Amino acid sequence: MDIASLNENFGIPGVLVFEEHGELTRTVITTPSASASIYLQGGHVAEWQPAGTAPVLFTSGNSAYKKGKAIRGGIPVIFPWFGDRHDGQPGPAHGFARTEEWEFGFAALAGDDLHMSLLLTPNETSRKLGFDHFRVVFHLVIGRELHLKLSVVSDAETPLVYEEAFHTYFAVGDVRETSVTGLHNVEYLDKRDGGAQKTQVDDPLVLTRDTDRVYLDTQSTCVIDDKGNKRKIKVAKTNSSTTIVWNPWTELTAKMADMEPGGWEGMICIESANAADASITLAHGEIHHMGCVISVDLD
Ligand SMILES: O=P(O)(O)OC[C@H]1O[C@H](O)[C@H](O)[C@@H](O)[C@@H]1O
Repeated sequence: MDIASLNENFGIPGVLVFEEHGELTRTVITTPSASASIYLQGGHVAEWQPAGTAPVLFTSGNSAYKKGKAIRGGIPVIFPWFGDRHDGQPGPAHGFARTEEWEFGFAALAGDDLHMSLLLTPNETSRKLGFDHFRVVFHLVIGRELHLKLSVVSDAETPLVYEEAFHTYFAVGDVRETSVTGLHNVEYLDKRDGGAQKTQVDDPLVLTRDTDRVYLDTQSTCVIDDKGNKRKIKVAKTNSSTTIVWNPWTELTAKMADMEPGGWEGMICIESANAADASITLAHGEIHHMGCVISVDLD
């Protein structure tokens, strides 16, 4: 659907407008409680800013807004595998959902909150990768809180096995002065140490170097103490057993064309997921929902 038709069908004057940005189509949302921008490619929330606080999501100033290229920052939706594909088949890192075009479902203003949905169904890319019988619905409520729900339905005759994540990049004043609670005593796979399994001892967690950890069997809420912005960001999740913590720090950042040199200082990824030992298996007709609610308390 072109921009004019999207605006005609789903636009809400003064609240929700579709526009082009780079090669991509996005919807820009302004309500009394928040502003946001969401791209149809990837169903990607790039910005969310509740009224009265700084932007909550980090988006790299060097991000490419190109077809087939994931935006660096915001909330990439990861499906149907996390990281490298591990069933021996070829496929892009973190699956195809973050780089495919999603269909706009609906949008409606309820009070000060904007409710909307996006839909991903099989296409040529997914079929080539062996995924032909699924539907993914992404429900969002954009307001003072950000509510995310990813619902996956299987239409496959054989079990649909997948991983999923809200790969959320949080904006922080300085990652070195940021701490995270909610992961104490949780076992994790340390991807910076060949995937060695370890236990989180420090509480709260403060990053001191490049970090890439897959925390296992945890449903806990994480709270990011963003001291630089004098606020606490709460990440509460449902039906999610995995939490990933990631920051590329200096060296890795230097290898990433879509990250500014100092970008790593102002971000931390706390990702709500079902990955590693917690992949989801759906029989024909089954549905699974993963949810996440992000909220901000000013100090
Ligand atoms: O560069 P990307 O494909 O977006 O991935 C960025 C990062 O995502 C996750 O946090 C993974 O655990 C990391 O291993 C990966 O480097």
